[in-house]
Amino acid sequence: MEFAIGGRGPGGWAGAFQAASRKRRAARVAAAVVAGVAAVGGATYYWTQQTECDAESSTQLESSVNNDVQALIERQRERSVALTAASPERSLREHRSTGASVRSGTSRSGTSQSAAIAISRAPSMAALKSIPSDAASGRSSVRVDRKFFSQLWRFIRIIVPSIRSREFWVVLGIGVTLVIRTRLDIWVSDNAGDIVKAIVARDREAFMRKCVRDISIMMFPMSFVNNILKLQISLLRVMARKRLTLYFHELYLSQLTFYKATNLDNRIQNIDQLVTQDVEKFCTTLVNLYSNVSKPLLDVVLFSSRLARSLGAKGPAVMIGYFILTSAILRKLQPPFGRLTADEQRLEGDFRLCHSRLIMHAEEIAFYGGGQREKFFINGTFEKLLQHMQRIFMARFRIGLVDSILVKYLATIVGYCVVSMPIFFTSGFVRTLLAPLGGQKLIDQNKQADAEDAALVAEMYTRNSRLLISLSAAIGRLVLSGKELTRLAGYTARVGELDSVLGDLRRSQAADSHSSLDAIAKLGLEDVELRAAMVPGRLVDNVDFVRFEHVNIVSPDRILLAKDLTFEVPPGTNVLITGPNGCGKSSLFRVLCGLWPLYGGTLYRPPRSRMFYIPQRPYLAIGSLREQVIYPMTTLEMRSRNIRDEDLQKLLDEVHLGELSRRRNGWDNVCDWSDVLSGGEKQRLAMARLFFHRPQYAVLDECTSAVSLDVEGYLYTHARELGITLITVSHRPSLWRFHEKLLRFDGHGGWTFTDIKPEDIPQLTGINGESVAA
Ligand SMILES: Nc1ncnc2c1ncn2[C@@H]1O[C@H](COP(=O)(O)OP(=O)(O)OP(=O)(O)O)[C@@H](O)[C@H]1O
Repeated sequence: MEFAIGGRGPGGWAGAFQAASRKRRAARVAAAVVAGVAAVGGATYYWTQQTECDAESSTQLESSVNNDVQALIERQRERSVALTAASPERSLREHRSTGASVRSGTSRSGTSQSAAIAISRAPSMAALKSIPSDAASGRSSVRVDRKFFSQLWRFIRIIVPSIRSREFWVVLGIGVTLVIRTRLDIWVSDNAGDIVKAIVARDREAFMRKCVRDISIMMFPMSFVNNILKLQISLLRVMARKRLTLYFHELYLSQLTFYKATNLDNRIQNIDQLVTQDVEKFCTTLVNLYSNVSKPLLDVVLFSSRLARSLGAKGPAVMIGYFILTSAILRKLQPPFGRLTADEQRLEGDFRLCHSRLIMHAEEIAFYGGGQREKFFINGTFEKLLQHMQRIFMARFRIGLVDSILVKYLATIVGYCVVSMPIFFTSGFVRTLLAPLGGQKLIDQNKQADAEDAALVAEMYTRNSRLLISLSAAIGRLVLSGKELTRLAGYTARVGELDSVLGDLRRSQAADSHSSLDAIAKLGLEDVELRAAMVPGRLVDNVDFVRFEHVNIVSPDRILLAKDLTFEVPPGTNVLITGPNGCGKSSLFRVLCGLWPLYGGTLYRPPRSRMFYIPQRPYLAIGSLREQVIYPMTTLEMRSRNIRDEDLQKLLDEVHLGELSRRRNGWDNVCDWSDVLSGGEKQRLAMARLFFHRPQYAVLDECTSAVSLDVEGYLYTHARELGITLITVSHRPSLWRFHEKLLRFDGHGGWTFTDIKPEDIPQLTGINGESVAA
């Protein structure tokens, strides 16, 4: 006699019910309903998985546009100060238009011939700016290959540093919870079978026991396990992000890497985007993948062994074989999602950068009336991003069609066939065919069951079909997680790029002289002068004076800005530096402070802690008014040195800013100081900062250009009273009288270093033509 449980066609049902009694028919209907529900449940499960996956990716897209604007503004401001001081555009324009240009030089006292040479090759650690790299072009390959796994392993070791770390225990905890959850799932399948059996057998007592009592008891641990799993996954995500972000902060913010990464290296454009967004996405995808892969893996093992017990080992083997075939097909058809994801993140970064530039330069743009022009730029980058996203959606749509057919629907058909065929086809050829698949066992069980109890068949079928559907779901999820893996490859490539650039820069700091040699080795034979100029210099930073001895200043674009620079600034002797725009005045300070590599001879200077730099647009940090004056010292440090707010008030009074603390609600008031202070006020605040720190040497780069002449005079006199030796860059004739020496660049690589005699001091004339210099 044949069974037709689970068959959906009316013919199958008719055949099955012909010889059956009313009682048995009802029992079969119940069994079929349960099996149908299980099938629908399985299909719904697949559908939910797919939808969740899509919903998650769209949420990720949205959240990536959600910027930490404040942090960005601060970073952009900092960058803007550096770039304004450096005015790199001019150099880059020159450099690119000429390729290899030679600017004619002049002699210094007839001794040193100087030529400013620009070249356009030779990558080096010290001068990476002109390297066209894969990273810079954003076209490096992103695949699930050995490189990906080795990068991934490196980051996993950062996230989970040892088996004693908290992260390790959370990972382990998730594993244990997953095992418990799978055991509970199996219990649910068994229990469902028992309930069906009780219904079919009209056994009210068994039904009450299995359905009401057991589920009432088990719902507590089941609910606990589900939610603790979610909690553990969220915790692991946060922990991973914390570890990785702090690791990058350590690389990026130590020494001068943050300067070099944004000013001397063009391999990555949006470091802020990488550190804030991409790291977060990498961690989220990695943790999700861990739970999305380990659970189905466990499911496959446990469900297969459970199914093998009732269906024979070959039953689950057919299912697994089907999915291996499916995943091979999907792998062939899969678009390059890793590359697409990495590109998407890069375009997000460009879009974000346009907006942050608008915020940073809002006032200038408003004065120029450049709103429309900016809209054009911003819309352009946004349009590019949208087009790329649409490409991704279309690719997902196409592969989704194949996914659904292979992983959902065909898999369901195969699953039903595996469970049902021994029931429908119990003789002849099919029996022979199915025997090795474990079907014989089921056939025998069915026959026995038919003779004895239909309830047993219903129970067995319900349990097995649920288990098989769960097994299919698990393998299906494994197949689909291939897509997630390629997305992870995209994020890994982005984060890996950040890691390698920051690592390079850090190593280059540790071995600048090495990199200089490296750079020289790669210069062409015709670059004779540059070869000679780029010999690594020597730094002596424990003396009481500043002395340049045969130092060459070479820009990151390999332009020789000043050759054989030799002069001394003894304590108490102020030096004024002048020369045309772009001749290398600020670059001299960059070399002095160690931002640019030292070439040529020897540089003697006091330690960095005894030197102070004030740029034209002083940097104002996030924080209170007190923190502006004492920057980069902290309030805690200030208190520990017994410095009081009254002392700071005196400093503000000295720079004619005494009203500020009262006008701005005291010393603890936090606001965006860059916005609320005028240009002159900012410069005076920076002078108060200088007086607070009282360094031995101060480098002033056009830092009083916005203050009135009388205040400027007072500031310089007061600095001298405090014993601060000044090295000043300025075009203002009014400042000559506060300096003893003059370093003059001629704009062609030449320079002179002379005394400033009283007769050299330019006479200033007031509005009515009277002299105001003295
Ligand atoms: N980060 C950089 N990368 C490449 N070139 C740079 C960089 N910073 C500065 N330069 C180039 O080095 C040259 C000297 O710049 P520097 O800022 O020293 O000029 P400056 O004499 O201070 O000019 P100004 O009087 O206009 O402030 C310029 O041609 C500039 O374009």
